[in-house]
Amino acid sequence: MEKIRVAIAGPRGRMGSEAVKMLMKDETLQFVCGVDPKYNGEDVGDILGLGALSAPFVPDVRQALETYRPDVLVDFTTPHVVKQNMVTAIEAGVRPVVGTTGFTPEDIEELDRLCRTQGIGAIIAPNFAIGAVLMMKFAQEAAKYMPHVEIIEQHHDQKLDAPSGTAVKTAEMIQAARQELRQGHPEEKETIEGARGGYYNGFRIHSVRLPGLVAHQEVIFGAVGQTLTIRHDSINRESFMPGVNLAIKKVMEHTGLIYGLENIMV
Ligand SMILES: NC(=O)C1=CN([C@@H]2O[C@H](COP(=O)(O)OP(=O)(O)OC[C@H]3O[C@@H](n4cnc5c(N)ncnc54)[C@H](O)[C@@H]3O)[C@@H](O)[C@H]2O)C=CC1
Ligand SMILES: O=C(O)C1=N[C@H](C(=O)O)C[C@H](O)C1
Repeated sequence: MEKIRVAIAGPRGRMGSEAVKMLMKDETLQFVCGVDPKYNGEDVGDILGLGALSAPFVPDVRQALETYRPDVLVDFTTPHVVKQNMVTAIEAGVRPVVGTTGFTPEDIEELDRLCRTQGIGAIIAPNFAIGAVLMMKFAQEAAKYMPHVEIIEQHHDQKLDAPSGTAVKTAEMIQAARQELRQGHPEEKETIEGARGGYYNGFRIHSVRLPGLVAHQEVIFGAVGQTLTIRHDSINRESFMPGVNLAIKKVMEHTGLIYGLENIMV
């Protein structure tokens, strides 16, 4: 069986470097190059201290795709560059598997259209950890019966986007299931701006950023005389790798954009 050829955008980052290690452990996947503005031509493995991998750094996505002909581009970069990386990949016939966050619903629609025009697949998963996906699904179920809800997400203090992609996806899933409701006292007033968090279709999302945290989320439901808390913790970045591995394999069989790991979990 032919190996799936994989390029990684952002291989020196917290997630990208973990993804390189995951590819090294899977004999059905071949890491062909890393896209990064630095270290042009040097071996990714050497720079990451993993030993030579015969996979060089390339400074530009288009150049990487044309030269190393990957089947899949894994992207863990930044919200500023990820959409253009995806467009470049899809137009070149390369299937993106994307963990980078910060997409709008309009972006998702546009990228789905582009995938279908090109006849290839793409996956965007705001969270690749199985437990986080279950947390979102359980929260969606709970929202049918307990529509009063707030989301508190907690991340390391180097995170660029707030709220997290996971919190946005959780909010979208809750919104799809719960009855329409604007929560809280109609006359409530913030005496410190932002105290009540971000407003999303009638409920609130709160973002905590602290050193020492990795990726954590609580979804708290309230009803008369009771609360229900659904919580997930990623305590390291290995937690995301089985999901990334699955997505690389699934994207090869699909046409169109899949948004969320829950759509490919069996
Ligand atoms: N879907 C998921 O399960 C997860 C998603 N993430 C998301 O992944 C993204 C990356 O997170 P981290 O690895 O923690 O960030 P990081 O800051 O450690 O890594 C980002 C890397 O991208 C590189 N980069 C920046 N611009 C680039 C460009 N134009 N081309 C190529 N590389 C470029 C940087 O040099 C850096 O090495 C974030 O959006 C984060 O929210 C993070 C954890 C899990
Ligand atoms: O930046 C991170 O670290 C994470 N980003 C993703 C998000 O925004 O939800 C996934 C996970 O929470 C870690």
